[in-house]
Amino acid sequence: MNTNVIRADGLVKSFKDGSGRSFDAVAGIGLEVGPGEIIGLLGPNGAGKSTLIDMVLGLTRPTRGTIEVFGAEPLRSIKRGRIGAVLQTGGLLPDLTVADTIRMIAATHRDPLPLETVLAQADLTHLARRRVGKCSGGEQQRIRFALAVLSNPELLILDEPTTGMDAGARHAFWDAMADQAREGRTIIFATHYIEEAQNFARRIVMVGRGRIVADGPTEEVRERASARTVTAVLPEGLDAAALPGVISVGTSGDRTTLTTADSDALARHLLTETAATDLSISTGSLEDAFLALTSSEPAKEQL
Ligand SMILES: Nc1ncnc2c1ncn2[C@@H]1O[C@H](COP(=O)(O)OP(=O)(O)OP(=O)(O)O)[C@@H](O)[C@H]1O
Repeated sequence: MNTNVIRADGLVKSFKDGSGRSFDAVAGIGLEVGPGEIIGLLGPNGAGKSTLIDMVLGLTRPTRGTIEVFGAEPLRSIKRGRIGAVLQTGGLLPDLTVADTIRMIAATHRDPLPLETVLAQADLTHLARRRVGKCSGGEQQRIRFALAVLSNPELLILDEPTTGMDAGARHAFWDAMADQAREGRTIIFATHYIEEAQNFARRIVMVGRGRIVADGPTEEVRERASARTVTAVLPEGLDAAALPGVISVGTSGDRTTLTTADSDALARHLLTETAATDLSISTGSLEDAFLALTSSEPAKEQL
């Protein structure tokens, strides 16, 4: 029996760029997501996160490859109310009240949750009678979130859900999401805020240029990638980029920072074969890992 919530295989989505040339916004993604997983989808602007999410939601069809959600075509699972989504854009009618907005969309669902439950889950009870147009950006995001949970979905997909929220609102939002997770929902969220992924996701899927560059438990991704940063003072004239296994090179003052797939081998080489000094192997942050993994094309092949 297929117990995957999502199963994507060889997924490709091509678009035409400004000059009419075809390029792959999603360039061959394979992904399996099990029930109850909380996944942070990380990647720089244009990495392909939204395109991937659109395919999971059946909003766009893959150019190649297959995608199933709950063992069926995405649209079938959507129609059954098994998927809820908070997207970056999404029309809200400014003249309706918050409660009327939720009632209106509830009428399109076969078996929606009660209004009070949804208002409470999105922390909107006190705003029920306010017009949507008078709500702040963060409050409007919570309305979108309320609409996403109306059908009591097993899978929640959120594309940069906290955009436009201040720190306090973001905190409250993630508290609400933690409640959702405790109910056993599978949650996938795309974010630019690495801290959010680190705090809330149990698994990180990092996307760079349409491909998955890292995928694993949050701590593992952080450790695996951050252990690869070697910093040293290099002798003049040494071509850092040509050192064995180097993925990317950065400099700060007289120190050179090297990212590599094998920090031990690189450190050994620097100490035995070159006149490098002051060498350190850092235990960096998820942000370091993110930058190292998404900034360099060869990184994909080395993972
Ligand atoms: N309908 C489209 N037609 C042409 N190009 C597109 C289309 N949709 C997306 N793209 C391009 O595909 C690439 C991936 O875009 P996508 O929105 O999936 O990235 P993203 O990782 O979600 O970025 P962001 O973090 O900025 O939202 C970008 O270069 C984007 O310009």
